[in-house]
Amino acid sequence: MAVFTPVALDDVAQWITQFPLGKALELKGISSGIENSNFFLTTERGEYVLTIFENLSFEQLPFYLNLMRHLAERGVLVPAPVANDKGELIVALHGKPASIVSKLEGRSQMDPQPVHCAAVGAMLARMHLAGQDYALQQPNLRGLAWWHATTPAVLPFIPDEQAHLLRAEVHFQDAFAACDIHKQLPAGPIHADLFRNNVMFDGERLTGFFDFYFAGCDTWLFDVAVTVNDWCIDVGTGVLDQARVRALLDAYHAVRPFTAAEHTAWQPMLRAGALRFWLSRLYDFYCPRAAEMLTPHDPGHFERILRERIATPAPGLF
Ligand SMILES: Nc1ncnc2c1ncn2[C@@H]1O[C@H](COP(=O)(O)OP(=O)(O)O)[C@@H](O)[C@H]1O
Ligand SMILES: N[C@@H](CCOP(=O)(O)O)C(=O)O
Repeated sequence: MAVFTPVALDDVAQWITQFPLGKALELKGISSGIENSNFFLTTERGEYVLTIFENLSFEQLPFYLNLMRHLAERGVLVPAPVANDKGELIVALHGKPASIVSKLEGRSQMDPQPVHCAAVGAMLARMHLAGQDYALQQPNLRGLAWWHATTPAVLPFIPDEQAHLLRAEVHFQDAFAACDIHKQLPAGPIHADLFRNNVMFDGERLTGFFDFYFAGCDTWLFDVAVTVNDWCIDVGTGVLDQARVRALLDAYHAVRPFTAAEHTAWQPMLRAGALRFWLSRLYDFYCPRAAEMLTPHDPGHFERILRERIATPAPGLF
């Protein structure tokens, strides 16, 4: 379902000669993505993932691909993009932007235990530190400005009780973003969508973070909040699991100690992380893109998480 642009091995035989990868031996479509056309590509040099970008343009892609290269060069486990003979990471294939990155081993861990959460926390902290000297800038395109633009688009579709919560939370987040504590939060490139399905594990060994196409510059704490809201919850209720929260936060803190300002900002930031995905899921549900073929994610999941974060304080950062 998710190969929107079909590609055959013969199509890449000539195209691949611009990359230092030898001959293409096998090309297999990947069915699980929702944004792009992805293929496992075996060449004489090894195994890779070929992506044809269906929505992002040549102008938008350098921020993401160069960030992955920057992080990979600094030892963060992310797919390493392969440059062609002109040093380009993004090259046209069938008229669309395409890239080749290294293939991560393993599979997503959809039933994470504290040991997996600790590995994610430690790698996330390493990623934040390694991104500090990344030269390109792009805001988090799903941040406060997008929440403001999107809220009026979904309000006409949702019941009063949800509309009230949504308006109140955007108002609360406006005040939070404007406060002194928020201005003191360390920031830089963040993944911004580090859910269970965007991390690979081989058993208990984390092999990499991928799907960087929501990345942007924002507070590191927002990234931690998004990650905890997915990795450390009971999926049915959104309630945080103390053991997994502690494992993730302690492992992160051991690599990059949280600041006092982050400690103060933690509870509102968890709400911000929940609001961001409630809103995007509401938008995808009520305002799907033309020709959207996929079943949208359930917005109710993040409404429950938001209500739960408002009602119940989470374990502290440290
Ligand atoms: N670098 C990679 N290494 C291994 N598998 C990958 C890699 N990138 C993508 N995949 C596989 O492709 C699937 C779809 O990738 P994803 O980035 O989620 O696609 P989309 O952006 O289209 O949603 C992932 O679930 C994973 O199985
Ligand atoms: N993680 C988001 C949706 C983004 O999709 P992805 O497959 O690209 O991570 C959500 O769950 O709403």
